Amino acid sequence: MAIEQLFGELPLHHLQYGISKFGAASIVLAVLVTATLGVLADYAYMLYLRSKMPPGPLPWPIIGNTFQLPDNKPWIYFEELSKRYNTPLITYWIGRNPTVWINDAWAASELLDKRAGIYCSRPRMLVFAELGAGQNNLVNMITTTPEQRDRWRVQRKVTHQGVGVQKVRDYRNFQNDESKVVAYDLLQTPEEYVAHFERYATSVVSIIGFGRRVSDHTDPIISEVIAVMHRAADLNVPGKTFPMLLETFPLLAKVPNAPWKHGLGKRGKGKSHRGHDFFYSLAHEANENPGHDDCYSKFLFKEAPKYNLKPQEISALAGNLFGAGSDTSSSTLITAVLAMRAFPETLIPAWEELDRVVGPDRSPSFEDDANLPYMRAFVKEVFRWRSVAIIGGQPHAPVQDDYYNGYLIPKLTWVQGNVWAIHHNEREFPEPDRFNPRRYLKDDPAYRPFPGDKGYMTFGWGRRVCSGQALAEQGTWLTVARLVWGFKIEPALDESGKPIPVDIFDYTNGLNMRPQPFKVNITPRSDRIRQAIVREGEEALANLAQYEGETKYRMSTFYSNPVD
Ligand code: HEM
Repeated sequence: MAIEQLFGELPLHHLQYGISKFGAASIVLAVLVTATLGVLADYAYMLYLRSKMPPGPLPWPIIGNTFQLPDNKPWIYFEELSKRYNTPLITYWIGRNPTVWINDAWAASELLDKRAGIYCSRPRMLVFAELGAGQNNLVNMITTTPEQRDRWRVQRKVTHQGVGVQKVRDYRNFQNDESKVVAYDLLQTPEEYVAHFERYATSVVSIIGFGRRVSDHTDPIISEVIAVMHRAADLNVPGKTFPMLLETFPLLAKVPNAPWKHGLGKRGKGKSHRGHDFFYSLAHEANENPGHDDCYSKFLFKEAPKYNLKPQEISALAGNLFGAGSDTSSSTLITAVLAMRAFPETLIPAWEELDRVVGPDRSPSFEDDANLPYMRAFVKEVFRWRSVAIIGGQPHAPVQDDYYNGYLIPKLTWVQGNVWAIHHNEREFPEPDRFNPRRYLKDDPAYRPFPGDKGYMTFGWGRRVCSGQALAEQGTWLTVARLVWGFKIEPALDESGKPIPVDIFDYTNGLNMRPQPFKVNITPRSDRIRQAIVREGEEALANLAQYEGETKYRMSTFYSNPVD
């Protein structure tokens, strides 16, 4: 920060005066000596901090460990480091910035859940937050001062009023209907299962937020929002290429119109973030539309005076439904299909249970949950096996210096929960890459203790735990249970009739990960089941007709302008 200020505030006329008085060579020498001393002092401080913090590889001056990062999936590398140093917490330097990676469930629970009051902030995130939606978005909010904390509480409260545990019960009917439409669509175009899941997830949050369903998977809101979310998801994975390299060299972010800033949301001083304009327009449009008085956009505009909500906050609160809720939920469903294809033996007990409790003439509903313990375990295992938010979303940061096992974690350090490592620990999850729902059944030999009552850390921790968790768990249970009940998931065949293999490690590289495209054969389990899916699908479409509608806004209109 000090260096940035120095460069930002160095007036040119001082330099000209210096050159005329002392000569250019002396000035260059003085600058070099000062810079070297500055770097040495800074490095000495880095090494001093390092001696107090959890172990990790030796950082270089200025660049830290940035260039030791692997090109892909750094969470696997951090898991290896944690094993190498035999410690749950490791320190890894991104430039001059130490980041603490938690690789163990018990340490994560101790710090992020039990000490939630300390680890409730986000750190300074240059690329994702400062060059993105900034402090108007709950996801990014730093909470070190009482004022910041009050504002964050307001946003959290307003979010809970939209998607909190109590509220999402009201959404069960249309969520269930949209899930029935997924099964119906799968009968017709099973090869487009990814598109059906994306439509479903986007439609559910669109009804909640804007009172408008997304009926067609070619609706640009799906492709556009999900593409932007994939791009955003790349912006929080530590990296040694731009734009993430800006976290190592924050000074470069000050260069106006620099090519390395292209594609980021922020549009220069005094201008708004492009996502802001889009989501605000959508929310405003929904507020003006007649009907659906209970949609979240109308709630936001109504409550705006009470909570003093700025337009940017309304935009972020409405936009988070799409941003946080569409890609994550659909990616989880794609993972479920991969698990079902790769581990078909896990479907047999599920079918036995579903046939006994539900039968072929209707699909499972929420009321069946208590009678389907294996199905519940199955969905938990989907959340654990390949958790979509593989590094636990955005980093947490302590609001004061803290200690763990004698190691210092300085105030506002990036603290990232490595969900990959946590869910991959043999101690809690024997044979972790095996999809095995039985590990969630208490009397099974594969069952192991795990902190908390859920058995997974897929939705984060403490005061920053995912605001949409109840909605996501409810929808995932419904849709996965319906998929398992209704369909056989079998290998797709190539032209010569041979089964096409799938790779359970072939995932994307973002903060939110999903399987790379794979082929699979999805067919109804029986004709009676097929008939039930058709009947329920048509009923669901009739129920959902009330949410049909158009928006005049396209995200591409807001994002096609060059970054300025
Ligand atoms: C399978 C689906 C989802 C997964 C796996 C997921 C996961 C996460 C994770 C790991 C975090 C960070 C938690 C932390 O920092 O400790 C998070 C934050 C958040 N999620 Fe989700 N999420 C999902 C769906 C949703 C949905 C449907 C919504 C809203 C409709 C939502 C809204 C949010 C918000 C607003 C935050 C920021 C909370 C804060 O910083 O205070 N998420 N989510």
